[in-house]
Amino acid sequence: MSDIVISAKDLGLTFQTGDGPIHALKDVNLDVRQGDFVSFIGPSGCGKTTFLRVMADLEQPTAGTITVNGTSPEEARRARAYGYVFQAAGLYPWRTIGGNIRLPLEIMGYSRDEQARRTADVLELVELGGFEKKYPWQLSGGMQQRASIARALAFDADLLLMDEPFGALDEIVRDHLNEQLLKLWDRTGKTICFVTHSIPEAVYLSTRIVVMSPRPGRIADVIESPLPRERPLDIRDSREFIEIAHRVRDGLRAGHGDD
Ligand SMILES: Nc1ncnc2c1ncn2[C@@H]1O[C@H](COP(=O)(O)OP(=O)(O)OP(=O)(O)O)[C@@H](O)[C@H]1O
Repeated sequence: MSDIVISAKDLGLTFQTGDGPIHALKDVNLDVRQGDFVSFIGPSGCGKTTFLRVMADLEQPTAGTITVNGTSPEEARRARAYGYVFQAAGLYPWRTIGGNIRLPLEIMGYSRDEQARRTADVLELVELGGFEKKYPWQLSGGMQQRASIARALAFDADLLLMDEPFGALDEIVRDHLNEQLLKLWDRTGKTICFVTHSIPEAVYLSTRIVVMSPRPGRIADVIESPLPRERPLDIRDSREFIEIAHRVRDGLRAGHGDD
């Protein structure tokens, strides 16, 4: 079996707007392999979210092709092949944390026992065991974001699509969640596509970093990380880490060159 989870070939997406066409993605070629942690980084408007949404079948490409687990994004969505984590936690305030996580499982018709088992499992995974009966407003921003990750994990899909999940959090909370996410990735072997604006976050988390440039949204560079899987936070002071961060910054600068 192929270990390619996502394969984009000459992918393009042009939005037709009242102000004329917007080329959100153009000539995008990328393969994401099983178990990769791929970050997408680039300036605002370079098409990161659009690319993730195409993978999730939330937008339709206007050129080229894309497959998810060897099938169309639509088939992958129907097969619940991925979990999606949005920028804001987006929890329903009138439901408990457990109730929020159970909601999609209820809609899909899982038995009550199975709902309870899965909810307890994913809450443990994100270290929120014991918070099932709390309401979102009783949790900090970082804990709410962890709960939204738990909700995305509830189907136990092998692929996680994460759109800047920690962008709104302060540095210390973000560092902690980055560490936890890496551990979760290591333990579960999931494939993760992760959108971020932060160079240190991209370098710390990823096995590959995809640098994108705007107008039209293209891939400017793909960097394979030589960092080991196990990454204590102070790896960010290492020479290797700083060298990768420089290369990402150079890629971002080059993308701005013709502005
Ligand atoms: N539904 C839409 N209709 C029209 N234009 C859109 C639509 N969605 C996105 N765009 C445009 O497509 C381009 C890419 O947007 P996208 O949100 O993918 O960028 P991004 O890199 O994720 O930006 P940010 O980092 O600010 O979230 C932008 O110019 C945006 O305005």
